Amino acid sequence: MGSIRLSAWTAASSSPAARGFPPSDWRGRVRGRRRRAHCAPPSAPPPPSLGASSRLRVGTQHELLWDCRGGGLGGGGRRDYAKEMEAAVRVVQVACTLCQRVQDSLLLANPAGSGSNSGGVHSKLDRSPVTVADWGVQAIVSWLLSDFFRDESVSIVAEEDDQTLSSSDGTALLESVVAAVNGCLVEAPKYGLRSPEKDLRASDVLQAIRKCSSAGGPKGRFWVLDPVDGTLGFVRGDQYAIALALIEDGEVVLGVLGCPNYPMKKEWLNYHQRYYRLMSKVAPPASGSWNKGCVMYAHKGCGQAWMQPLVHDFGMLNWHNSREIQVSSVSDPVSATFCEPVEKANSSHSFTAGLAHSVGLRKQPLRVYSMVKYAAIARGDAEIFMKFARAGYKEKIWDHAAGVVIIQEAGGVITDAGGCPLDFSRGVYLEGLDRGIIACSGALLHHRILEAVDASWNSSTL
Ligand SMILES: Nc1ncnc2c1ncn2[C@@H]1O[C@H](COP(=O)(O)OS(=O)(=O)O)[C@@H](OP(=O)(O)O)[C@H]1O
Ligand SMILES: [Mg+2]
Repeated sequence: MGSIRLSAWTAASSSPAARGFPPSDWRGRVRGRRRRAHCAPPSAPPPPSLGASSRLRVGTQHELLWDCRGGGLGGGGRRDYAKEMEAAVRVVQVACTLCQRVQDSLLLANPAGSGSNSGGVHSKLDRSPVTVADWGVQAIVSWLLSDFFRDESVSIVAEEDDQTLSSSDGTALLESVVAAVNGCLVEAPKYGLRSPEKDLRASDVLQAIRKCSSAGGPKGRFWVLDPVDGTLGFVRGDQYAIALALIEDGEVVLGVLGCPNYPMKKEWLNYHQRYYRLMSKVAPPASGSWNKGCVMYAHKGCGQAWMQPLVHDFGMLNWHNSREIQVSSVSDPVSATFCEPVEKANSSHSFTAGLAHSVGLRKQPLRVYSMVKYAAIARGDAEIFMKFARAGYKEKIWDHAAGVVIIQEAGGVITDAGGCPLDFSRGVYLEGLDRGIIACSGALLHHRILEAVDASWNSSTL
């Protein structure tokens, strides 16, 4: 991880405008936050031998992705979710393209990436930013999944509602969303998906957005979508992710993370990334030479996780471009890197600094927007992720579902600070979460962090 320079990830957040939004206010914190007394032991990551017995299947008649032996469709045991995985990866690829286009236009309108309203960034009631990309991604994911499964009962939990767009003030915004959606859907065949026969109307787009109103829960199957996770990073021209997961009977069974600014190789992530992105508008890069993003995916129980480049960078979706990813083998805290949210309003930097010190971590924290932090753990670019939100904040399932299964299948461990698995079965929130979230590349580091949390919790100001 040493070659990823901290400032490349956090450059945007150090600007005065970035520092001021949202307010980094820790008032309202309650001492003695509830600790969960006990829970079932966290499920261990699948053993490597399981991974060795599964393989990627490409170019078959149905272009199915997965063939985990002993668990094929209808074969008893675990399902392999081949069809769902295929749909999810393709759909997230389309969503990445939409986001790239919107981010480029935001940066063109406002090269400083300050996230000001003039560049097409709007404010939600909680003052968090929202853009055309949030609604656009939600609409295309909803439309494409429903079309792929030819099934009106596709059920989706997602972050955005249609209120702003449906209001009389939202007419211009809605037009922009409709244009962005149609601009991408017309290219769907490039991603192996069907385009609508004619452009979607505003009412179709609103309907697709509205369809994402499932409330989740313990039974049945639903998709979970964060259309643009890390919206602050998105509007600042930095990291963000499109996160899509499938939950069945309260368990995350499949996750896909689109990371449009997180290159296939960490060496490509450098100080100049933002400069190159801006320059690419002057002189568009030749196909295949840009490689600035990736899509990661895994399904539960396969023991493998995968990464492929963005179709937008390569021209066509080709499963042969996928490669397996694994967590880091580093277990010595001295050599380990931990990552955490950029904004201290979202996670206490002082508490994690104390933990890092007591565990013996020596490197500077890697502060990265969005679930790209989960991507970094899954492919071995960092060893530890910690998030300790202020008391009273309830984590939402769409901010974690896709990343959790990808980390686990890549060999990592993720629990709350009490060592319990995150519970995706209780609606849109991660109810019962004990203090914070800790993901590690291995059980040893994870155990040491949990011990450090217990040792320092009572004397903390959290
Ligand atoms: N107060 C508070 N505490 C904790 N978490 C919060 C809080 N407010 C929001 N959120 C959620 O955090 C999501 C962004 O997480 P990040 O890790 O990207 O944070 S950061 O921007 O890097 O600081 C962010 O996701 P997006 O809205 O999709 O960006 C929120 O769901
Ligand atoms: Mg989010």
